[in-house]
Amino acid sequence: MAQINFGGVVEDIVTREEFPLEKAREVLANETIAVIGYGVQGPGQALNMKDNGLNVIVGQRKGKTYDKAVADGWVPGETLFEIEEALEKGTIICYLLSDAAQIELWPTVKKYLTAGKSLYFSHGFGITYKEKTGIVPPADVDVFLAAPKGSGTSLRRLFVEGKGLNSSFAVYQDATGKAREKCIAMAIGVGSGYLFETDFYKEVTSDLTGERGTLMGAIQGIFAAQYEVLRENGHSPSEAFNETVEELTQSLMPLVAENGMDWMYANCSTTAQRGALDWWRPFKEATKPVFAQLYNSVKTQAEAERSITLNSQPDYRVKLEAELEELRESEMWRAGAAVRSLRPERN
Ligand SMILES: NC(=O)C1=CN([C@@H]2O[C@H](COP(=O)(O)OP(=O)(O)OC[C@H]3O[C@@H](n4cnc5c(N)ncnc54)[C@H](O)[C@@H]3O)[C@@H](O)[C@H]2O)C=CC1
Ligand SMILES: CC(=O)[C@](C)(O)C(=O)O
Ligand SMILES: [Mg+2]
Ligand SMILES: [Mg+2]
Repeated sequence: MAQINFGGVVEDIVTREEFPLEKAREVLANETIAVIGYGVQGPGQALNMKDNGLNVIVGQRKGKTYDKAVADGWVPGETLFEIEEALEKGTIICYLLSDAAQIELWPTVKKYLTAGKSLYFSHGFGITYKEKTGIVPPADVDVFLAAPKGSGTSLRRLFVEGKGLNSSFAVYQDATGKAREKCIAMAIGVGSGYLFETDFYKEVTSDLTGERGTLMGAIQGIFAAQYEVLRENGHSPSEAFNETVEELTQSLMPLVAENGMDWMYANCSTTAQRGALDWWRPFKEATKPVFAQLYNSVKTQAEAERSITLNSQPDYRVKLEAELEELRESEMWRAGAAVRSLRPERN
């Protein structure tokens, strides 16, 4: 482990230097890694592990995503199977169904978790909320997680570009004495950059907060609020969208990603810097109570309850799609579609 100072707090982290891919290959040499589910994380992790020289098979029920797996190069009967067949063949079971579907399939998965096998997650959800999910692994299997901090789509894209998303890792149950080593090897194998350690509770709590907060929920909320104020004051959709979203994603966020907030500020006008330095605190004060409310809703398991209840309904996909469509069809995002189509590189 490398000791890295994160803003004054020293943490142990694992880099690819200390745990190179060759070591991951050694640790996993005798394992058959069965990726169960081929939604968003499934393809990213399975393809990265395959390209990293690991022994990977995919288990997916027949349908559209099964066809996608075939199109991605998985071979039926050789590296692509029905879920139960993959569960039987796999020694490390990567449980990458949606969190709600994991509850439904658990009795089936459990049957195949014989002594010495490993159960791998990319989220602390199923285990942390075991009273709600019923996911209680047998005592003689290793249970661990590696959670890439980003979409499976980005995990694959960055890997192909020779880059990597960071991931957290955690061991919940070490039956063989090798769980930690296997966990880190898997986290490296799926194409992670550096790794930081956590536990299942902290992973799910921070993850649910982040995605409901700045990563997804809050960002849409703050975009919508500014866009509406601009429109209510007579600005055109293209002007409102450009000043709210397009400039952020195309120009300013890449600068933040590259070198931090002060660097982005420093590359804007002194007029902009003056205003931003004055206004960030009022925005923080206004939103902090909402973040506190959100964290509490995660902590009391209200978020988990809601997610399980709604995502377990038979028509949840249809309802989700309707809500996504509502976003897509809002004036702001329709304006966005027009703005994107005008990017010079799209011509
Ligand atoms: N989406 C992402 O990029 C991220 C997901 N995660 C975690 O990774 C895990 C997998 O999530 P996603 O890839 O988003 O899953 P997903 O929602 O894309 O679904 C994965 C697969 O589950 C299958 N499935 C759904 N219901 C089923 C059922 N009843 N029986 C059999 N198969 C069924 C679907 O065919 C699909 O292939 C979750 O624990 C999630 O929290 C973690 C980090 C990011
Ligand atoms: C992409 C990711 O890490 C999320 C937002 O937590 C998720 O998809 O659950
Ligand atoms: Mg998440
Ligand atoms: Mg996440």
